[in-house]
Amino acid sequence: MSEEWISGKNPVLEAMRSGRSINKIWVAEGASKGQMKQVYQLAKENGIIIQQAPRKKLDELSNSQHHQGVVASVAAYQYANIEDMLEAAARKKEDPFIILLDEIADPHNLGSILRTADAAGVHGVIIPKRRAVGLTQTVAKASTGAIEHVPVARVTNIARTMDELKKQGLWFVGTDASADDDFRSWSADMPIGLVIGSEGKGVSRLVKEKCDILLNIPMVGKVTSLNASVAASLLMYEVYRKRHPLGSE
Ligand SMILES: C[S@@+](CC[C@H](N)C(=O)[O-])C[C@H]1O[C@@H](n2cnc3c(N)ncnc32)[C@H](O)[C@@H]1O
Repeated sequence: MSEEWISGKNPVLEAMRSGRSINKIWVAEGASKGQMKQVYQLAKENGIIIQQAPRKKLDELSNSQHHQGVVASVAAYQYANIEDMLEAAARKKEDPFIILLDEIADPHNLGSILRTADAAGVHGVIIPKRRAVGLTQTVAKASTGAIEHVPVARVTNIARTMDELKKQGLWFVGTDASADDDFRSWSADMPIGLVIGSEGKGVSRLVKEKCDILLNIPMVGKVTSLNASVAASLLMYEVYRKRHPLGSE
């Protein structure tokens, strides 16, 4: 079995009790008695998503039939906390630069964003616990090692996290191909929370409403949006360019 998976009632319960980062738990359809009640209870207390699935799906995930009706996907890498990101920025005497990903689902996009984030000096990346890819081996591979260097925090609610970070002085910059302001007009001389939307829906309405500015990257072709990781990269390097003008260092 891959090290990303834990199966069986006791191992999964122990993983939750020990505070291990769990991406998601799959429970066999109809399994809800005995220890399975504890699985549901602890998952609820820890904000872990449980998905019911046919037993066959659990056999495939765990590569065995000895999962007792429960399989957990555990984070291949440890998650960070947001305070550490802000402290890292303060230590470097830099304005915080944090990326918020509003439900990015494709592991290659997350890996690629981490790769550029490392290169462009981003202090950390925030992702939601639900409806988003976590730190998996595929993400690690796509990040080509950047996963080891860029702190990633997982939060229950992106909009609420933005409210909290606003109190700490962050400005939120949303991105949307149809936004009014061109990214080239942005000074980027502020503590930044850069928000990138999901592959399908873009930045959600509530998150957009919480943004202080909405920027577009101009497009003159026929397609209506850029790939999320490409847009994120262009904006990360716009911040780098503005913060480190040629000849300044
Ligand atoms: C594939 S796009 C989302 C497309 C989605 N159908 C929409 O309506 O927004 C994924 C994310 O990349 C960023 N993005 C893509 N193209 C952009 C552009 N031209 N200007 C600004 N951001 C862009 C935004 O954050 C967007 O939410």
